[in-house]
Amino acid sequence: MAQPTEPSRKPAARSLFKGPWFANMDFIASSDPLNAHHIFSKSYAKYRKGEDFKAIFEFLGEGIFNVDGESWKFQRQMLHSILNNEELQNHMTTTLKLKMEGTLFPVLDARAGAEVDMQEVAKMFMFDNICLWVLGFDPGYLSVDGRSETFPYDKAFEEIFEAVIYRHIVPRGVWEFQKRFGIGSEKKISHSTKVLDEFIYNAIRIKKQEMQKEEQGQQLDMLTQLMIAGQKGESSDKSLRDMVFTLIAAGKDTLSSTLSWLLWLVATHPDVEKKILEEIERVTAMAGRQESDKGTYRFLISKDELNGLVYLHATICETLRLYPPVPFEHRCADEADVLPTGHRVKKGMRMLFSIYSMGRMEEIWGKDCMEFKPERWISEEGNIIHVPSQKFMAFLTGPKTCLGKAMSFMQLKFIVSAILWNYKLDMVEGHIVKPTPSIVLSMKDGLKMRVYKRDV
Ligand code: HEM
Repeated sequence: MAQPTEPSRKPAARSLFKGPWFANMDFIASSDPLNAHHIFSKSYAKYRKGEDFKAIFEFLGEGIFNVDGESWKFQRQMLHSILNNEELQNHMTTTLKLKMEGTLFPVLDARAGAEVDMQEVAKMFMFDNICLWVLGFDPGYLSVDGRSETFPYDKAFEEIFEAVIYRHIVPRGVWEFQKRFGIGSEKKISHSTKVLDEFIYNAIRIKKQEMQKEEQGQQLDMLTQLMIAGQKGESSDKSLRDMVFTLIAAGKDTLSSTLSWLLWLVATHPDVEKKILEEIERVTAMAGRQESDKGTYRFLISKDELNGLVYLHATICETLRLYPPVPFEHRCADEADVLPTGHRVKKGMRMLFSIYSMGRMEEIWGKDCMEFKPERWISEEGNIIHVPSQKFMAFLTGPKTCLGKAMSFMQLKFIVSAILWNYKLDMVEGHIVKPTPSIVLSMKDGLKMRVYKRDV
């Protein structure tokens, strides 16, 4: 049975790391819940993303991830109301279902029995899906013919996310010098940013033309909503580009990462798979359905049935505990401070917070912290146990908590229940799954599986 790697049994590691004296790279690394509450909630105004963060993630422009203060407040309010709009949520659910029926199932059917990299499938599916929500069109990246090499956009995001790790480990002056002369990973970042800018500006231009046509009914994608909201204030193409870039970056890899790690964990824990299938059967009253209905591989759960999938909800939480898509966070101290753990923080010092280590700490999760055990999330009464967000930080904690959390659970429940009910996924023998260094946790050599259509 596969086991998650690298335990973190040390009491809430907190250490000072010294960079070269000239580089201003000293930082404190922590995974302590008390420090998390202090940095991200109680004193969050003191711990901003800071100028270094903004420089490292400059390709996000003035999008919500990269700003503090009034600009952050304004964007947060706007995105909060868009993401909580019921009509929009229903639209997202409908497009997701159509996309699964129209593309995901045919792709899996076409490759039945063959070796499939499910991480690739998850990435392509989520990219198409997020473009549908955000831009209102399907780029058709995932197709029965396989990944199109002429489709550079998802690859461009991947290259940026991998290359940006380098900016975290060398002094700012070094990567800025390389950027000026287009050397090494900096060359990749500039090239990929240009590719993505072209894609997004083009989508904005087309959307503007569509909106000018009176006969076009109101569209329910996020770009249209952002444009409508922007008409009341200032909304330049550049600010739309920054928001759209950020939303695609925020949603696509976090969801495809969770889906990939979950499929691997479930495939290597048959007891968990069995319980998920039993739950789907119970909640959807599958047993009582017509034979013809039961036999259809196009089974999809309905929105009303989602709340009943408690064990699946727990499985998603357990996956996110062990494999948080955003494995670390950093902040910069705006002023001198003392952390609850007693550490002195100098003004301007960087804080590196490991969400990954926190999910593997014995003092939070107990002696079985390294085991994949969805049951730990379920109470005796059969409800989900609430774990405070400063201990379960996959979606962060405090005022900057992820705005897509509820939507992510909903989407993942739809997708996972449909895949697991309709297909049996086995690991390809000898394939080793291991994480790769990137700002989003993905699998180094993919997720090689064999997919079989279930005889339901
Ligand atoms: C499993 C899926 C997801 C995980 C684990 C996740 C995790 C996170 C984390 C850790 C942050 C904090 C980042 C930071 O401040 O540096 C964040 C923020 C954010 N997320 Fe997610 N996310 C997920 C899915 C999504 C989706 C689908 C969307 C919507 C498209 C989304 C939208 C956002 C936004 C807008 C923020 C910024 C919030 C703010 O700064 O106020 N996320 N997310």
